[in-house]
Amino acid sequence: MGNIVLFTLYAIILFAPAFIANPGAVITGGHWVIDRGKTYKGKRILGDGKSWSGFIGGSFIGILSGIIIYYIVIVLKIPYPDYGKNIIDAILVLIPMSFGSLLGDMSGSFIKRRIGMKRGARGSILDQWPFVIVSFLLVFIFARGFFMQLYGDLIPVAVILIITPPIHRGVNILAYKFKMKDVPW
Ligand SMILES: CC(C)=CCC/C(C)=C/CC/C(C)=C/CC/C(C)=C/COC[C@@H](COP(=O)(O)O)OC/C=C(\C)CC/C=C(\C)CC/C=C(\C)CCC=C(C)C
Ligand SMILES: Nc1ccn([C@@H]2O[C@H](COP(=O)(O)OP(=O)(O)OP(=O)(O)O)[C@@H](O)[C@H]2O)c(=O)n1
Ligand SMILES: [Mg+2]
Repeated sequence: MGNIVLFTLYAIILFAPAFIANPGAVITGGHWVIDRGKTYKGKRILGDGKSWSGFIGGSFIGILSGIIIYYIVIVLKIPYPDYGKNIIDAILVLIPMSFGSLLGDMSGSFIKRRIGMKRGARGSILDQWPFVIVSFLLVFIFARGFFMQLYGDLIPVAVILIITPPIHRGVNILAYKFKMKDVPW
């Protein structure tokens, strides 16, 4: 029993790069707006909040954090499957996980614009879930073996979906207090 709980916790921690990629985009973002101001049916496609520097920079920060986790697992001799048996395999998992996170963030913005919400408007679940869902989806598609080993029973996926909104809110409130974001969501 204890083992199942530990294993689930471990599977959740290995998903941290998807969480770190998002604030990574806040830090690196703001340059080269992706939709270049273009609109679709009178509304911005993505809006000024989605830039190439944030997309690429955030993804790289996510991948880097995953590489650090990869070596921590080796050093601590944790007896569960790591991202891969070598660093190349690990990076092939971390790429879909991190890029998926920001692709999901972008999908959320795309939906927000379609329903008429302005850049930075409070999207609640549209700010909180798409990055998790698309990240898992890309890992499922491009790193199926890793996905099945750790998330195959979907329990960690469900737990992550449940704990994401309060974590997301907590981190954003902190980022707002430290003046790293203009709004606390
Ligand atoms: C959970 C609480 C209350 C605190 C965590 C402590 C902590 C590490 C706080 C850091 C706070 C801080 C001041 C960060 C600065 C970085 C920054 C600029 C953050 C701005 O937030 C950006 C926000 C963008 O969201 P938006 O696109 O919708 O506007 O990013 C969203 C936030 C997240 C996705 C949560 C990120 C969480 C962390 C990095 C905390 C560490 C998380 C883990 C180790 C993951 C645990 C594993 C899983 C899978 C749950
Ligand atoms: N691909 C990305 C993602 C984020 N950011 C930066 O991170 C900030 C916060 O991200 P987010 O909350 O996702 O964007 P919002 O400005 O709130 O816009 P939206 O309403 O589209 O979510 C953005 O304003 C932007 O400066 C970026 O430059 N590029
Ligand atoms: Mg936002």
